[in-house]
Amino acid sequence: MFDNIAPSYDLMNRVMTMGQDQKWRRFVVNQAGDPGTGWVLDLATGTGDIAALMEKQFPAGQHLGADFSLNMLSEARKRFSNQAIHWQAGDATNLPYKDNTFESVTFGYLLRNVDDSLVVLKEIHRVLKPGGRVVCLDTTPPEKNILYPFIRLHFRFGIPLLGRFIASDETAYSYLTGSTMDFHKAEELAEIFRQAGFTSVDYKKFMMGTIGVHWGTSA
Ligand SMILES: C[S@@+](CC[C@H](N)C(=O)[O-])C[C@H]1O[C@@H](n2cnc3c(N)ncnc32)[C@H](O)[C@@H]1O
Repeated sequence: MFDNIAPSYDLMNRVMTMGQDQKWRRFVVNQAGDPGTGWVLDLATGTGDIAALMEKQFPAGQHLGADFSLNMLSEARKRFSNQAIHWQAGDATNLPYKDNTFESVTFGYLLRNVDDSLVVLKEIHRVLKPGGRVVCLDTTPPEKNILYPFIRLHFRFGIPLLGRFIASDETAYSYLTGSTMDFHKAEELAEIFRQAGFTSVDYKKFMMGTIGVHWGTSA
């Protein structure tokens, strides 16, 4: 699915979020913090936006962007060929890195797409150095408040329609909204971070409570 939508992924992101998505990615980078000259990993990097912002903000670090979609990685390579980032194929459920390698691991919109968030978070905990930072950006099921019916309507019809016209793939964007509704609530996800061994876990919501950024520290 990600291989298919790779060419239109960035345009779709900007339109769907009304230009807000880069602001959330910058928040992720600030939460990850300065790695000094150490290694940092942006997992499920897709077309590379988080990795690129991270490299711009902390150019002394060693930057790695990993994803299992080769088409996404090739978009990332094209877009940020002038930046010092290593792009690598890798599966988040079985990372090809040694224990205690990274100062920080970031990931955007990954956990909603895996069978078991805990398996991935444990794997990330393994490759982080003690005291390293984990920062996760993802969609979050909206709360049942006054905005809920409008958000549901946008999820049910608005986003899939945009997907049909911009990405020529309505199914991928119906999947996005469906998987958001089925995903862990923000507090539940924070608890899974704690189960994986992270401490100082917290989160912040954006975009009428439909986007969440979670962070924590590797114990
Ligand atoms: C919605 S995109 C997000 C891309 C990027 N992080 C961003 O902020 O826009 C999700 C990415 O996760 C990748 N992905 C999903 N499951 C994965 C896994 N098990 N291992 C590695 N990458 C994965 C997909 O290939 C896709 O590029």
